[in-house]
Amino acid sequence: MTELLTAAQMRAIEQAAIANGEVTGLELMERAGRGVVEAIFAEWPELRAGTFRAVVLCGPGNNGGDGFVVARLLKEWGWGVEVFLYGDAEKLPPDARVNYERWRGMGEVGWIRAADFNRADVVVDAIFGIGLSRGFEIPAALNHEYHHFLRDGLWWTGETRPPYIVAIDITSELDADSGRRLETSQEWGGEMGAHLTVTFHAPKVGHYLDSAPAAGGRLRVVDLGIDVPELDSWDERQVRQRQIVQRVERPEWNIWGPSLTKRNPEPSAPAHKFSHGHALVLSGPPGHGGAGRLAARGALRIGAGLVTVGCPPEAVAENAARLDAVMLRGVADGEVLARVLEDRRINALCLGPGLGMGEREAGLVAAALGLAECPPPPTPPHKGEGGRDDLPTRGTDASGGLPLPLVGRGQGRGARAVVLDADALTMLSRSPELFDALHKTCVLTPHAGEFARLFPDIAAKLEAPAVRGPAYSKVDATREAAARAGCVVLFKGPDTVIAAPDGRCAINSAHYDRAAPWLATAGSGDVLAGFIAGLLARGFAPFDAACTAAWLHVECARSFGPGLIAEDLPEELPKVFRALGV
Ligand SMILES: NC(=O)C1=CN([C@@H]2O[C@H](COP(=O)(O)OP(=O)(O)OC[C@H]3O[C@@H](n4cnc5c(N)ncnc54)[C@H](O)[C@@H]3O)[C@@H](O)[C@H]2O)[C@@H](O)CC1
Ligand SMILES: [K+]
Repeated sequence: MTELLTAAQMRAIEQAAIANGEVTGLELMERAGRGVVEAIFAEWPELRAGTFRAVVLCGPGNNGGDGFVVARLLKEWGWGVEVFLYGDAEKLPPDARVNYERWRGMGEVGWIRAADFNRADVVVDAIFGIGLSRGFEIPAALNHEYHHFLRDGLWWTGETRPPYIVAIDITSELDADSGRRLETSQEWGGEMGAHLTVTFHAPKVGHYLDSAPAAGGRLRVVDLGIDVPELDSWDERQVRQRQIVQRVERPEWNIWGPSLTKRNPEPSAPAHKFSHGHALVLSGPPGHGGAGRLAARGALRIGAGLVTVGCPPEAVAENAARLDAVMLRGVADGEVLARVLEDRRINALCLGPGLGMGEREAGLVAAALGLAECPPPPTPPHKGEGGRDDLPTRGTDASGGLPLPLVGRGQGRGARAVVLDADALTMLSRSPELFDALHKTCVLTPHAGEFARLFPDIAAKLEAPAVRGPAYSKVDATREAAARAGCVVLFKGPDTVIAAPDGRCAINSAHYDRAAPWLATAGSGDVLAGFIAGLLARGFAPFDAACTAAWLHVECARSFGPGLIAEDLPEELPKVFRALGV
């Protein structure tokens, strides 16, 4: 995983490096400007040779300072360069002022409203970086053509091709922590953006959230050569884990944690299907079983040893006709589920996809969360049992027919791992009793609408206009939701955020080189819920299961490509696993 930084964290790293004498602010600015020029040439190698024209828009702070460095270096490279300033040269901070003066030795600085992009090959946006604290009125010069350059040159009135736009650190309108545009009262709502964003040391959290990925084009990170000291103690590392936001990446397996490879957990004993867990997916009435079957298929493909669909007895025939490797049993209501769960080998549940929201389903959620009591075994066989299932009705659990222990927030023996998605989330939002029963081995997987139903006050904060930076972000919202729910929350989207109640947080991005817009297809969320349940069954901790499943979900979509439908996602997993060397 890569650590993403907030603006404050980046500033602290920079200031520590300056304070300990490792580097000066001026040298950092020089490295930053040089890095931007190298990134431009790496992105468009044809610009390396020949004479081109750049327009550099500098702002009132150190982002503007970087812009002056870029202007000087491009001019030294032989380019024609014009520089325009937004702000007052007299008020530039010291390092930016030095670079302003250096540039003034080579060329003019115009007023930003006079900027003219005609015949420009590259426009450099160095107006604001991580220091943007409130919205700014986009100068009229940027008003008309600028944002259309980004739309394939639409409305471009210049004589040659429209210029490439390069944002230094981040597109100037955007808040670096939330990726949101900071609003102004300006009536014309132009949208700045870039073909290439060049940031420093590490990506910022905001690069992966909200408007930033679509606005920023491609993202390159320039190494400033700053050494960040390793944390010595385990405690310090734990604290840091809770403060930073990570970007989910290709999973790295270690010998201690569970692996995607089906390893024998006890080297001396033979492995069998129960070694890899048993996931139970509860599904809905006849005609609504597709979503549950998709989730089940996902859980099985990702490696759960056994997967069972638990459906209403009247849906057994339909499901039996559609399932082979996935097992099936009738689960009429919460009482039946409580008894089924006496079998402690069933270690992960998935509720929500196509479940429905009636009395039966509310009872199932209650039982899954340990709220339902297990009735004495019925004779003759209970009304809800049926289907084909090789599991004993009664588990070997010592509790026998006694009520299952009431499981509070992560307490009690055997609080099962439970994924709650779709209809189950809506039921949680309607029932404080169910919500209060969530515990630390639960995973909630809301999309934006479900999130707003579950956490209306948090969603309202996220939807309120972003006026000041740092603005309230999807990361803030998901962390707050996870702390309130007492469990892992995976807030879906192309910028999926996963947070644990202890503050750990990660973003699984389907942007930049991982963009897979075809993943927005009916049933894809059901498969994700199944992936998580399957990994939970395999013994993954809830946060790791959610991050790994989300990453694999996008990877399956990328591997399959356009034309993908939800059924393809589980079937693509073997190919993805092979590519990973699993
Ligand atoms: N932090 C680092 O490690 C480095 C930072 N560098 C550059 O420095 C940038 C940060 O510089 P600054 O902290 O000076 O911040 P910016 O240059 O982003 O913003 C300048 C200042 O403008 C003011 N401001 C904020 N919003 C405004 C608005 N709407 N209207 C008018 N003024 C507004 C603020 O006082 C802010 O500090 C980075 O984005 C990066 O480009 C690089 O030079 C090298 C290393
Ligand atoms: K910028």
